[in-house]
Amino acid sequence: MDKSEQDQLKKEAATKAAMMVESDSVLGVGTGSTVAFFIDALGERKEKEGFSLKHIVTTSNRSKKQLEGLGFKVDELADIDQADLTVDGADRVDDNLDGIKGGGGALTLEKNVAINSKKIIWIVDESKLVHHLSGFPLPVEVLPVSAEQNFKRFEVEGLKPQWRLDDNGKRYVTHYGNYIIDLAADPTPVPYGLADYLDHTVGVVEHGLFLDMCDEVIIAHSDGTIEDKKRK
Ligand SMILES: O=C[C@H](O)[C@H](O)[C@H](O)COP(=O)(O)O
Repeated sequence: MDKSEQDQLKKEAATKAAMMVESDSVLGVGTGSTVAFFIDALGERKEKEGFSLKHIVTTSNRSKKQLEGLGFKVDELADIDQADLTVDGADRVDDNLDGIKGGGGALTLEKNVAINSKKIIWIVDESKLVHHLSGFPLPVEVLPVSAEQNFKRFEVEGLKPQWRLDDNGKRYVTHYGNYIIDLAADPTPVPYGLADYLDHTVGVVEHGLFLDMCDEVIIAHSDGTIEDKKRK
C-alpha cells in the first residue's frame, strides 16, 4: 500500500469516527496522522452543523494547535472529571483489541487521557492489524536520571532496546523532558507479563502497551469496507 492509499484509508476511518461523536459531549482527542484527519472532520461538522462540544482534551500540542486553529477551545485533563469518548490512533492492534501506541512519542498523556475516558475508539487503516502484538518497536518513556540503567537492564532482558533519536540525531525528548527507549523485541503472544514488568520498573514513566483499554476499533480496509470491531 502506498502512502496516498494509506492516507485515504486513515481519512475514511477518521471521518466515520467523527460522525460518532455526540454534540455537547466531553471528547478526548489523541495524536498522530490518523487523528489529524479526525480533527479535520470534526472541523467540518462544526462548520456545516454548528456542532459543538462541552469540553475537549488532547494528548499533544500538535492536536491542540490543530483543534484551536479550527476554533475549538481545548481544556487541560485536570479541568475535566472524565471524557465521554476518546478517539485515538494506534501503531498496532491485535485480535483482542490490545495495542501498541506511542510511535509519535505521546504515549504518557495518551494513556492518561485513555484511562480517564468512559469509552475509547481507535481509528486505523488495515496495515495496523496483527494477530499478536508485533512488528512495531514498543516505546518506553524513561526518566533521564535512570535511563542508562534502564537501557542496560532491557538489553540483559533480551528486549533489544534502541534510543529514540530526533531529526538531529540527538536523543528524542518527550513533552515531559524524558527519553524514549524503543524495544525491538516483539511482545510475547500474551503481552501482559511484559506490561507488568515495565509497570514495576523504577524509572519507567509509561510504556506503549495499551491493554484492556480500547472498546472499539474502526478499521478502513483497502477493499473499500470499513469495519467496526467491538470488544467482546
Ligand atoms: O504517539 C503517537 C500515537 O500513539 C499515535 O496514535 C500512533 O503512533 C498512530 O499514529 P498514526 O496515526 O500517525 O499512524
